[in-house]
Amino acid sequence: MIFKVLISDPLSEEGIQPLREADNIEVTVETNLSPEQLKEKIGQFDALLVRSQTKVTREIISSATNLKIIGRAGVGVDNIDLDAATEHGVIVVNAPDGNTNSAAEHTMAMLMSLARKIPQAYYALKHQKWDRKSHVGVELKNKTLGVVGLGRIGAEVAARAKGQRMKIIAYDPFLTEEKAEKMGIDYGTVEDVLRKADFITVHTPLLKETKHLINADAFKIMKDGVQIINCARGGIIDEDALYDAIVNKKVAGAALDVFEEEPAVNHKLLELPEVIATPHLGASTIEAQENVAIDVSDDVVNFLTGGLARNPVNLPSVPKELMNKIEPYFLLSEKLGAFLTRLTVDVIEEVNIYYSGELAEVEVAPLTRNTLKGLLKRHLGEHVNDVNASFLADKKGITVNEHKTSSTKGFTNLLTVEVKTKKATRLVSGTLLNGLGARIVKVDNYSVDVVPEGHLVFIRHKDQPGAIGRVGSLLAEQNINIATMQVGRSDVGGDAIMMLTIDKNLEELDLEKLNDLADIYGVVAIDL
Ligand SMILES: NC(=O)c1ccc[n+]([C@@H]2O[C@H](COP(=O)([O-])OP(=O)(O)OC[C@H]3O[C@@H](n4cnc5c(N)ncnc54)[C@H](O)[C@@H]3O)[C@@H](O)[C@H]2O)c1
Ligand SMILES: O=C(O)[C@H](O)COP(=O)(O)O
Repeated sequence: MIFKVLISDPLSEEGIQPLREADNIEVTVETNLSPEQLKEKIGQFDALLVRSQTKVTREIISSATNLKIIGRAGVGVDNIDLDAATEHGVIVVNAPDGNTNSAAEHTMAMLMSLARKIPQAYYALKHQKWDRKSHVGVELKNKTLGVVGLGRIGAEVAARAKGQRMKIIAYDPFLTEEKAEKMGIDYGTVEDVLRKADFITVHTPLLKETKHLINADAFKIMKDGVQIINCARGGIIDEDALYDAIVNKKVAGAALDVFEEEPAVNHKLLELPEVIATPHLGASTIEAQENVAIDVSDDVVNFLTGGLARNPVNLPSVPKELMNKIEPYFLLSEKLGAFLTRLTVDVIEEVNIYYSGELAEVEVAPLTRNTLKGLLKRHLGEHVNDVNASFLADKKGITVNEHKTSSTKGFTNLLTVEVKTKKATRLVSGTLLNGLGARIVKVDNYSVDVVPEGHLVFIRHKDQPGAIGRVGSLLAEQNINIATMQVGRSDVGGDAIMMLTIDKNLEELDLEKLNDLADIYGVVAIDL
């Protein structure tokens, strides 16, 4: 059988040699296809290789009747509809490590160019202006670099900036004080980073939680004259807010490699002399392009010829017999993980998963991975899946333990997830009730009976007359209907919880007002 591979973005010719050399693979390179052209062609191909330019939408994937694998020669998979790929049984692989160095070096180049106004000075000189006065820069030495997102690239940038004798302060949901100390950097909340930094560089993926992470409110708390770098993804910084902050002289300069809409030509930010920019060049080096193309080509060859892919971004693969037994628990396990991650404010160090009753009789590794997927997705994004969840947990320094117990507390099956951080241990249990579906039956020490879906509001409060009524009245004032309500308490007058499901979207809920009510200790809104 001959497998047909389409390469629709420019990839390194040296890098795609594994594909060219494979006997049963036929390679077609056609870049700059319009979405319509790609949609028309894709049906003939078994594999598609892209960079960030080709948008692999649901529509394209739906037309790809033979497609088995999509290879992303790079890190970000936000140009690929992962849900659609998974739904259509198409595995997506990426090349997470191959361009780390190039992206980090590009960030440093942007940082130094920004500090010394090199692009502006170059532009003036090219236009016959010997202008030294307008291009006075600042030194990096002893300045503070704020790093938001200390993953592969963020960590490399931090290490290099230390070489420039900068002080580093970083925030990442997986960064602990100990890790920061080992790296010789300071650890802080996002607010700490924004308040203290002279230069701020972002290195997170673009997720629901990181979209416009740097917005008008964030600019307000920064130092006057702060400078901003984005070599990660357009959209992490709110471009309108950045424009205003530069015009109002709050921000002295910005270096942008990425934009919310690309290609970004005629962009208003590019009209400002304080902004320097490159057209998404972070990974554009000969070395990185060769690395990432080799990595995805190898994975595509392996996968098409019956082997395993090394860098899958989505791939559910469980033997059918086991699948039949554990499939009903898949959704429950992910939702328990997703629920618990919202209750956990500091860095997760340990996860214990207890399988009881009929669950103690089967191989539970896929459920563990699924639980971890629910736990990690909030911070690591949609590319966390059953295949890479354990690996990612391990990489983030989280110890994961599976326990099988006979204690079912009266249920035929019970799945309990416990998360430990330096400061707290949180726990949630769930079960599948015959004919009734999934239920959350315990949160910390409180017994509850909640369907794990929809818009949930978890409230910790003092067991006092009136506490529940005040919550009800406030929601009524906001025209929010309570669909279900569960309460639980440790002892009379002690700590208690309320778990509500509401009929409106959680965005419509005024969390601050709820938090401010008398006897309320904390409110968490959770979409399941
Ligand atoms: N400009 C380019 O050409 C180029 C090249 C390579 C990568 N990238 C982009 O750079 C970014 C980082 O890539 P990477 O390889 O380092 O990824 P990574 O997954 O190794 O690191 C991302 C880090 O962001 C952290 N994070 C998630 N949510 C956060 C939040 N709300 N606040 C702070 N940190 C958060 C994660 O915990 C993780 O450690 C990605 O967006 C990637 O697509 C751009
Ligand atoms: O996520 C990535 O790997 C980078 O943004 C690189 O994108 P590119 O392959 O289009 O250069």
